[in-house]
Amino acid sequence: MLKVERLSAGYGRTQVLRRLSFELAAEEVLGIVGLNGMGKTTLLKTLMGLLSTEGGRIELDGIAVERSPAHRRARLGIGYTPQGGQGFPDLTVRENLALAGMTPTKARIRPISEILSLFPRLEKLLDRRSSALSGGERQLLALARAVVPSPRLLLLDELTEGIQPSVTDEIAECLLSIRRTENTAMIIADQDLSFVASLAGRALVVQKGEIVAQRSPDELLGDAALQT
Ligand SMILES: Nc1ncnc2c1ncn2[C@@H]1O[C@H](COP(=O)(O)OP(=O)(O)OP(=O)(O)O)[C@@H](O)[C@H]1O
Repeated sequence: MLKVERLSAGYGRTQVLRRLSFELAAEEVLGIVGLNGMGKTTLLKTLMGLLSTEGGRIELDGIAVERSPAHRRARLGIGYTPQGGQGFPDLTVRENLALAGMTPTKARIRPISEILSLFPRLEKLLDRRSSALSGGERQLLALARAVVPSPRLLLLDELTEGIQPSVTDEIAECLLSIRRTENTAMIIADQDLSFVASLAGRALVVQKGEIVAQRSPDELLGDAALQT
């Protein structure tokens, strides 16, 4: 469903992604792993259209989208959870979810009842401001917001960063439920290799803006160089 060819991107004169290429099959879950600062976030931002492509091509189901703004990519079915994203801090969880429902999309907007069945923990927090959530609750809200417009492809950036293992398990469970209901394709960039291995069929190792290897879930768990 996604074909990335010789993708280059960066920040001003700092080039981060260097002619990076890979493909994602329909309904596939792909991990992106690598040490700090290697370009995982930059890759997801460029795929979402939040960072300009400097060279190369991004095709979504045969349509070139590398020049499309983020809102058009969202309409085509790409959803994104930014690293450390908390939505609108002064709005409640309910309001944040309602705003996510205004995303222009060709797909179905999931009603709040469906979101709460996927994310039961949010039910008691509906009237709480997002700034008053714990780190783990905030990540659940970020994921829930991304899922409201029924994306076909979810880009997930460091969902597990700074949260305790029990919440990481809960997030993995939510992602599995989303897969069960809609077979959503996912690209999961994360430093938590167990989390990635529990969800993705394979993972690409990014180093200095290039893909240098591919790992199966078992290989990921045994990769000492990536554990540091
Ligand atoms: N806004 C920015 N301006 C300039 N350089 C940036 C900016 N954001 C990131 N970088 C640089 O781009 C490189 C890749 O950063 P990126 O955030 O993509 O890495 P990452 O693999 O996601 O790291 P982490 O796991 O720490 O989140 C790093 O060298 C970083 O310092």
